[in-house]
Amino acid sequence: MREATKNYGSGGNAVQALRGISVDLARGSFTAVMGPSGSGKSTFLHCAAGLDRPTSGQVLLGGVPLSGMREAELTRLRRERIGFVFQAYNLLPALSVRDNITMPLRLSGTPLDRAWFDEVTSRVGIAEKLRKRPSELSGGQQQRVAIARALINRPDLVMADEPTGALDSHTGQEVLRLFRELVHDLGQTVLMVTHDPVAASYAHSVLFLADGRLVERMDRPEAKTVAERMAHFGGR
Ligand SMILES: Nc1ncnc2c1ncn2[C@@H]1O[C@H](COP(=O)(O)OP(=O)(O)OP(=O)(O)O)[C@@H](O)[C@H]1O
Repeated sequence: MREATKNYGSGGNAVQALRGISVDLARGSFTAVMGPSGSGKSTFLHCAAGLDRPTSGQVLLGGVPLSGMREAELTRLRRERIGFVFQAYNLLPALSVRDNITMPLRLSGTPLDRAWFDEVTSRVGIAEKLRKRPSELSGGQQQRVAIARALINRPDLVMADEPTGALDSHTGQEVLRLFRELVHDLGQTVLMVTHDPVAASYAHSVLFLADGRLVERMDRPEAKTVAERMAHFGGR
């Protein structure tokens, strides 16, 4: 992302949600994004994932600029090259675990790679649950299904928005360990928004946003140091 700005509204109601953000996410990196409420984290994530367009500046995914793309192209790129994980899992309740995981393949018209499906489902630890419905699973298991769904298209980037926000701390840490394994073992690139310094400490680096700006980058973060920085920037 190069010099990205994002303005909402105009005139007296104008809000500058991003004020010139430049970030490179290396392949195989695990990056957390933190900052006080309203600092621009969601806007940053949405622009980085092509869900929203910056007002100025550029977003590149795998070297390809998103700015020139039409809406249909952006939709295809999101489906094929980005995996999403949300706080509330966002699984389809009427579908089995298996059908939830393979949904992105049906949307993008990609054939099922059986070996990859088996690897993903066993890695995330839900290979025994494929016939169940989401409502028959615990929160942690549902989030694992969502992670498998995010991986099924072998995306360039996994975007996780508060992925542990709805989980107790023990289950949340299992999910974070899983993210770390995916990064280390598969070279998966992960970008995660979180309010939790413990969650952020699982990442390789933390980006701190304040008032639409990138104010600090911390490498090899520890929960305590992250919490101290958050207190400094006025966050929770
Ligand atoms: N669709 C929108 N229309 C107008 N203003 C918006 C819109 N989306 C976000 N904003 C404003 O942009 C700023 C950044 O919002 P954003 O949601 O990116 O922050 P955040 O750091 O993700 O906050 P939180 O931690 O509360 O989710 C805020 O001032 C917000 O009110």
